[in-house]
Amino acid sequence: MPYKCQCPSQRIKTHNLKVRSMFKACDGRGTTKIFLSIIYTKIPHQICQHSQHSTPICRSGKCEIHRKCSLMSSLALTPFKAGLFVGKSIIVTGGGTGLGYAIAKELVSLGAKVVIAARRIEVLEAAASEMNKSSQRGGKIYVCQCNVRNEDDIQKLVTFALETMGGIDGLVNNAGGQFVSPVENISARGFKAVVETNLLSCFMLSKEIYNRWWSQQEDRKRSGSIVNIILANKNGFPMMAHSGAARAGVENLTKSMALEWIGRGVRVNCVAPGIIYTESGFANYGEMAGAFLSSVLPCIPAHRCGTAEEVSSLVVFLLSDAAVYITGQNMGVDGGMGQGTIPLRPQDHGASLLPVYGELPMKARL
Ligand SMILES: CCCCCCCCC/C=C/C(=O)SCCNC(=O)CCNC(=O)[C@H](O)C(C)(C)COP(=O)(O)OP(=O)(O)OC[C@H]1O[C@@H](n2cnc3c(N)ncnc32)[C@H](O)[C@@H]1OP(=O)(O)O
Ligand SMILES: NC(=O)C1=CN([C@@H]2O[C@H](COP(=O)(O)OP(=O)(O)OC[C@H]3O[C@@H](n4cnc5c(N)ncnc54)[C@H](OP(=O)(O)O)[C@@H]3O)[C@@H](O)[C@H]2O)C=CC1
Repeated sequence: MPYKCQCPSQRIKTHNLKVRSMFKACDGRGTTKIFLSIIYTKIPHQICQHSQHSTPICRSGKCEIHRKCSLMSSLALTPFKAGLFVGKSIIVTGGGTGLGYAIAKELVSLGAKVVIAARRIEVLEAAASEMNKSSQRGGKIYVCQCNVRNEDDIQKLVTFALETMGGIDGLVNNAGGQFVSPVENISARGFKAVVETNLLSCFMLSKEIYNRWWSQQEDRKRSGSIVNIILANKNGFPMMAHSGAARAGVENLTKSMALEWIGRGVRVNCVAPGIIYTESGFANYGEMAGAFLSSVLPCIPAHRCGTAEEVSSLVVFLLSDAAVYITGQNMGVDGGMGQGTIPLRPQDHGASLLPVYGELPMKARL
């Protein structure tokens, strides 16, 4: 069956899809809809994973879209004007992988100096050398090994950032994580590890920068923006109760810091991602991740995971001066997840027409 790419810039016919099943359904108002279930037969070309193409397209290397995609993937995707972060210095914890990587990459492409910090120095170094290729107008990535659960490491990170960048304008508390377990099996040590990783770290690093930099402004010219990455856990978070509790703590801490520090020009906000596909993040869950994806995708109103770029653009906005009147907020990036109560409207379980901003593999969509 000929297949037409939905890409807005160009339409290409491929002949690699065949109809697996076809069924009719009545919508209750006399209209019959036909649903097709298709499978890929032979795929001589790879599937394009670029943002604008939520459907498979030719990747033979000969087609124009493929050429453009290859060029664009080495650059950061950003809706912001070039040079927006020139002269700005920002710390991104967990900046060597996943969401942190996307945020750091977008910032450096806008001219920022960025320190990325995490435990694995080799991962940070590899990421920095890759991201520095996207750097624009003096933007640069620096790396600092740091376990955010350790207060000495936090102090060293702030010293390093002040010495290398000459100041700190923004902080993204992104490093974090948890393991999957029912409440009754979590040990006190395990619970503490997750609280330290996600909540204590955020308190320690924000406070350290405030005390050593933002509160030291004699001329009141310094200002700052903190963005705390939490979870979409408006309700409980079964199987990750420790993380749900820790992130709820971060959300409340955010409001207190926002109110206490507003007079010093420091804003503090949270970003709460839903299910965002990052290879590194999902790798933490091994084989469970695949099963989790297939059960969760039909329940996400967008019928797909989010992309790291979709989170990054909000974080970058909150770090920017365009967000100076926004503080103490928690903003979701979750494809509508968590906004409903009872699912009175039946799920149609088809792919969504919502476009994708950034890169998303086919397995992370319905
Ligand atoms: C359904 C599919 C969902 C699929 C995915 C669904 C995702 C939904 C949305 C969320 C996505 C993400 O967050 S993606 C990001 C995920 N990234 C991460 O999680 C990376 C960071 N995480 C971590 O480093 C770890 O999870 C964390 C516990 C925080 C720290 O681990 P460490 O080993 O460094 O900690 P330690 O201090 O050595 O260990 C302390 C104790 O923690 C406990 N512990 C540590 N790992 C454990 C484990 N895997 N299982 C049990 N217990 C564990 C033990 O009791 C340890 O004590 P002893 O027994 O005495 O040793
Ligand atoms: N992906 C998703 O669906 C969602 C993710 N989140 C949160 O977003 C953040 C980023 O997730 P994602 O990018 O997907 O996953 P990753 O696993 O790629 O990111 C976690 C990062 O945190 C760093 N990190 C973990 N523990 C520590 C520590 N003790 N000290 C310093 N750095 C640490 C890791 O580096 P290293 O191991 O080298 O230290 C890694 O770079 C996390 O807080 C995650 O919980 C929230 C909701 C959904």
